[in-house]
Amino acid sequence: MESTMNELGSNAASVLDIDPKTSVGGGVEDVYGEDFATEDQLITPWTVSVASGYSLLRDPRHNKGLAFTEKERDAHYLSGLLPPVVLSQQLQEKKLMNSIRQYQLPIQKYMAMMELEERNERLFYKLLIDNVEELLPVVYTPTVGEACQKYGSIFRRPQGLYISLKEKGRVLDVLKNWPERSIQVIVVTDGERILGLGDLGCQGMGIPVGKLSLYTALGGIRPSACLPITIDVGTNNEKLLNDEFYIGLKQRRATGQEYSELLHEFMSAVKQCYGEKVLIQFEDFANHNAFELLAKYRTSHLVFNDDIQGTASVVLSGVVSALKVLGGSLADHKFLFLGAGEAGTGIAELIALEMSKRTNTPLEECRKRIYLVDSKGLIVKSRFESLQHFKQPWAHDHEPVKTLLEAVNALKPTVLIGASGMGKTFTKEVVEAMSSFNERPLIMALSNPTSQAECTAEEAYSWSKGKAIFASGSPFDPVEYEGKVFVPGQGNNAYIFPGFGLGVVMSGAIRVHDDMLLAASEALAEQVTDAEYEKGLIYPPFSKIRKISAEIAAKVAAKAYELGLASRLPRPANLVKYAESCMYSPVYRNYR
Ligand SMILES: NC(=O)C1=CN([C@@H]2O[C@H](COP(=O)(O)OP(=O)(O)OC[C@H]3O[C@@H](n4cnc5c(N)ncnc54)[C@H](OP(=O)(O)O)[C@@H]3O)[C@@H](O)[C@H]2O)C=CC1
Ligand SMILES: CC(=O)C(=O)O
Ligand SMILES: [Mg+2]
Repeated sequence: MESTMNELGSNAASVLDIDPKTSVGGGVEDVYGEDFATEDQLITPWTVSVASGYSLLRDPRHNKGLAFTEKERDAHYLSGLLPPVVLSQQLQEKKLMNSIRQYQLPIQKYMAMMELEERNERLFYKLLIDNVEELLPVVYTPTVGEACQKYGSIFRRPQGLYISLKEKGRVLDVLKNWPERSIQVIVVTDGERILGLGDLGCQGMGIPVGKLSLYTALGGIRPSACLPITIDVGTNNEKLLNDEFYIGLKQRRATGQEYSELLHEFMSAVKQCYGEKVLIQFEDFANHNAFELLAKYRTSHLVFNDDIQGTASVVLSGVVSALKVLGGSLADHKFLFLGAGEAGTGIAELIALEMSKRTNTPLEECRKRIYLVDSKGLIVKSRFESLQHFKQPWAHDHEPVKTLLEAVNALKPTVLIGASGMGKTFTKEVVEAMSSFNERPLIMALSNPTSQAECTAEEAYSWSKGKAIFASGSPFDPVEYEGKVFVPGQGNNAYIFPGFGLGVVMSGAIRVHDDMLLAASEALAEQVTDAEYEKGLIYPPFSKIRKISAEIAAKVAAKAYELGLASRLPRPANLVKYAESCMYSPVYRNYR
């Protein structure tokens, strides 16, 4: 067989009409075309070896530190390389949590967690899964924002793949340098809109790394199947350009054709390297690129924009869940947004879509229940011509209104949603106005990190005199107001994307459809219990997230099967059980 291939030469694969990347001759995938390559073609000389001894201790995927048993120490040449004691994983976890809790600064906790991930991957995930409510703010918002701002100074080891303009023309080769071959989820950013912190260039890498650690901890995707990528096209952040420790290209951002050519090369290379079924999550792109990339690739690739679609799904879920407390149906409510970018218009569109489906009313009619304010004021018809395309559907017949407070007073919304990236914009007057004409105003201050939140939980509860139902993008502690404890919910796409991704991966979905986002949203809303509503919550606690993710994955997968988008056949009978069975567990394995 091999000699026949050699005789056929470099065109062997195409002559035989075989895709060298996906063919499974001898049961082995020739992912990088090594078997088919001729002498004049270049390949990457990957080797696979069994780690032992010192290198086993330095391999984060297999290292167990002091938890290696006596038998393993003997069998794997570890004797003498570790002190005599053997600890259980539970005890290691207890010790590490004690030490993390001693750090005063969140960034120190972040660095301790990153060090742990580099040293012992399973222990890192064990900590994160078992202590999710405590550690989520460390590896994710708000601390990840600070980490990105300081990424150059705290950088120790690369954690993902960097693709810069320097690699234009050879992006495929760069992808092939990544050591893992069975990639299922990529989170990619170009660093232009990191949380509400603006352009952090190459230092945005903290975001794909953080999001993917949640894919594993919250959604059960294997760490080896996750690939964080930062595309470095420069930065317009002067501070970074002048920072001697900046890790990225020191040039202003490439735009236009140069930008889209690199992105296109990247999108094509991903498909070539990992096939059709790798989920590409766009994260924290600026809106002028985010909408365009999603529109351009949603029909040819398995893509998902977390800021537009994931956020929409989680907020719709919170609103639907809040209806139990607010009363009325979705269409009975009036929505006002501060911020009309990716998050704002993405959420608005999904709410309108759900309203339209529930009431059998045209989408355009449903949009009329939803108003948005941007940096220039209320989006109204008279501004139509000057509006970016994603704002135009929201240009309603209304007189111009300059400020949020005026818009609140003029429109009397029942729901106020902040996605402006601008902290302190839900002022006392705004919250008081919302509470003056609503028995229970729903107020969501979604901007991240905490410094950018439109208002704090304390402000929402005290200014509304305990009337507000409140959720925020970054976590806030419970608030005691006039003897009652209010527990604020976290309206963050972290509830959705891990389970959503699991559903996509386990069903072998080939495209993302809006109905799959609606399914995820519904699955999340169903998880809130009466006891949680009692506390003022509209989202279930993150401590239940693995169960929630399995439910979301099952509903998303079911929708993919229903729509004919799932390629994993036959369809498992019990999708929740199947989702659970697919989930990565961080418990140590025994080595022979
Ligand atoms: N909780 C969650 O899960 C998520 C939260 N977010 C957060 O939402 C925020 C926005 O993200 P995104 O939508 O992607 O950003 P965009 O840049 O796409 O949109 C920001 C919007 O806010 C408007 N805006 C900015 N400042 C003001 C102001 N002072 N008054 C009124 N409007 C203002 C902008 O107006 P203009 O268009 O005129 O410039 C724009 O419409 C970020 O902080 C991000 O962290 C995002 C995704 C998920
Ligand atoms: C949560 C998130 O995706 C953001 O703030 O951008
Ligand atoms: Mg984001």
